[in-house]
Amino acid sequence: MAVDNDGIAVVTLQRPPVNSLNLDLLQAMNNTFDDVAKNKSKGMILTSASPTVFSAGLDIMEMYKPDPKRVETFWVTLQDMWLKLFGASFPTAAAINGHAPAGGCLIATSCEYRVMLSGKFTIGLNETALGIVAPTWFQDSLRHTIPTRQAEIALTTGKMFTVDEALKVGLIDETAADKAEAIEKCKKFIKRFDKIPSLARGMTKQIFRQEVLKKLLTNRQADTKQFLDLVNQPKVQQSLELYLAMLKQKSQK
Ligand SMILES: CCCC/C=C/CC(=O)SCCNC(=O)CCNC(=O)[C@H](O)C(C)(C)COP(=O)(O)OP(=O)(O)OC[C@H]1O[C@@H](n2cnc3c(N)ncnc32)[C@H](O)[C@@H]1OP(=O)(O)O
Repeated sequence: MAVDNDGIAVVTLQRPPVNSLNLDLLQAMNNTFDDVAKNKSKGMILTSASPTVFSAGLDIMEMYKPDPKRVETFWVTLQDMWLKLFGASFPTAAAINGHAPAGGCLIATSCEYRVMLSGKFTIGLNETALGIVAPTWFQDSLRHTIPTRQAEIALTTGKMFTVDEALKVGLIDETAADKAEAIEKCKKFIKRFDKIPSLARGMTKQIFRQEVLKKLLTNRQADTKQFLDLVNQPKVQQSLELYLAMLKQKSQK
């Protein structure tokens, strides 16, 4: 993690090749978000060390033929990550410098502002297309960002938006030519709050987001049970196996 001299933390996801979110990366993200809060940074920008992938979403290997204890810890740690990021009182922005499917889109939509590089990248919640179901809070993060009707169609069809489509529907706020420009634009967004008292800003954001946050906070055990039931279904395991094989085949071409 790098903190700029203007007090804005730039947090770079760095888990090659595609920043898939495994237990270790999620734990590191949670520690970093706590540090950003403790250091009283003016805000945080999330970006990726990869030139083509922001994050490939959840690491499918954590869910395929999972160890029962580890997969439960994995899910609870993912819930923690989302609660910390979506509920952060400090300003958050995503400089999306590559593809952002599924959990990658979740991270981006948990932030308050999104700048994505122009190019052949895509962003969206594609879960249904993989035969899995986007959990309530994944869906809520999208509904919080784009109009409800567009969100429903995107979720039920597993739509991956091109950069132009994402801009048009409001899934991203701006485009940028390169990563440096994306970070600059995110900083400009965060600096908008320079003259706004941070306590008032933070509390307003938390009130604005509390309904969605409360839904998971009061439902964590049921959400975990629902995930564990789903992930252990033979049909879901079969979908994950086929998807992994397809990804492997594609990467070997
Ligand atoms: C049961 C309920 C669960 C509910 C919630 C689920 C949310 C999720 O996040 S599920 C994960 C969904 N993610 C995706 O659909 C993205 C899959 N990946 C891709 O589409 C592409 O990898 C990419 C567009 C992100 C990048 O393409 P690129 O050509 O640069 O890289 P690849 O050659 O495809 O991949 C390199 C390498 O990485 C492996 N890999 C890719 N994504 C994942 C992943 N999500 N988990 C684990 N591993 C992944 C891929 O198989 C390649 O591996 P090898 O080099 O070993 O062949």
